[in-house]
Amino acid sequence: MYRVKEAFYTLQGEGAQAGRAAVFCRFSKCNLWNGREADRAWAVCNFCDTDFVGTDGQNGGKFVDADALANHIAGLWPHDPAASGTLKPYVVCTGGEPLLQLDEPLIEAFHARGFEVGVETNGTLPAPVGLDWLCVSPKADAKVVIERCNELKLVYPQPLAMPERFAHIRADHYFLSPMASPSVPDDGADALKKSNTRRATDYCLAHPQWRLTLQMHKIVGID
Ligand SMILES: C[S@@+](CC[C@H](N)C(=O)[O-])C[C@H]1O[C@@H](n2cnc3c(N)ncnc32)[C@H](O)[C@@H]1O
Ligand SMILES: Nc1nc2[nH]cc(C(=O)O)c2c(=O)[nH]1
Ligand code: SF4
Ligand SMILES: [Mg+2]
Repeated sequence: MYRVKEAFYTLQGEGAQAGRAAVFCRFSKCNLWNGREADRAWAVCNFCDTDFVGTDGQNGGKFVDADALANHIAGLWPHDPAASGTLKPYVVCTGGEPLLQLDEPLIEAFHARGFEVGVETNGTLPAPVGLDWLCVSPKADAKVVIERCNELKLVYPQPLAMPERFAHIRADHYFLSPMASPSVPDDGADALKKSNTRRATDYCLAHPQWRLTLQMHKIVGID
């Protein structure tokens, strides 16, 4: 059984795939926070901007097996899968923590429907084989067990997770993403994000291995 909070068609807003159309599959539950506001202050990860509790969101639900969930996601891709040219339909598995649920049968079921499969993970759980794009975003002092990924996308600044700690992780791309306030809409009112964007910019200027990425979907206002 797979539990999904919500699923929707949008543009990937972050990292090296930013701007690419994708179906987002947001799995329920996380291993670094239970999702309750009352428990946020004590959580390992305490700045999360996402509601991943339950299965009651847009296109959310419980899916008995990989075929059922893959059919559901494929139905949210609003084009003929064969008519997208060389760029394949794309599903981004996120959450919550997707690696609590995403397994090889589900990756195979996505592939069978013509999808490339991307993942947004906190890096604390091993990744199944077969992924097309792996984004690791470390959190506080949580141990990262993934040593090779397509992109390392670090929310900045985190006192317990500064960039120097992750130099040993091999990645094709290294990004800093300014920490936003968990629940402030991006209409210019997010003072925390504004100051963090300046700090992340300064870090990238001083350490050019790192690139700046912004949460484009919030700027555009698409989800
Ligand atoms: C909600 S998480 C879900 C996936 C996975 N649990 C993780 O943490 O990577 C999706 C992405 O949003 C980022 N994110 C969460 N809260 C954020 C915030 N307040 N500001 C900026 N990025 C944030 C995460 O670092 C991650 O890259
Ligand atoms: N548009 C859009 N892009 C995203 N990239 C990563 C996201 C996430 O929450 O995992 C996200 C998201 O929530 N929306
Ligand atoms: S950002 Fe990721 S790791 Fe942190 S609480 Fe949210 S879903 Fe969990
Ligand atoms: Mg998000």
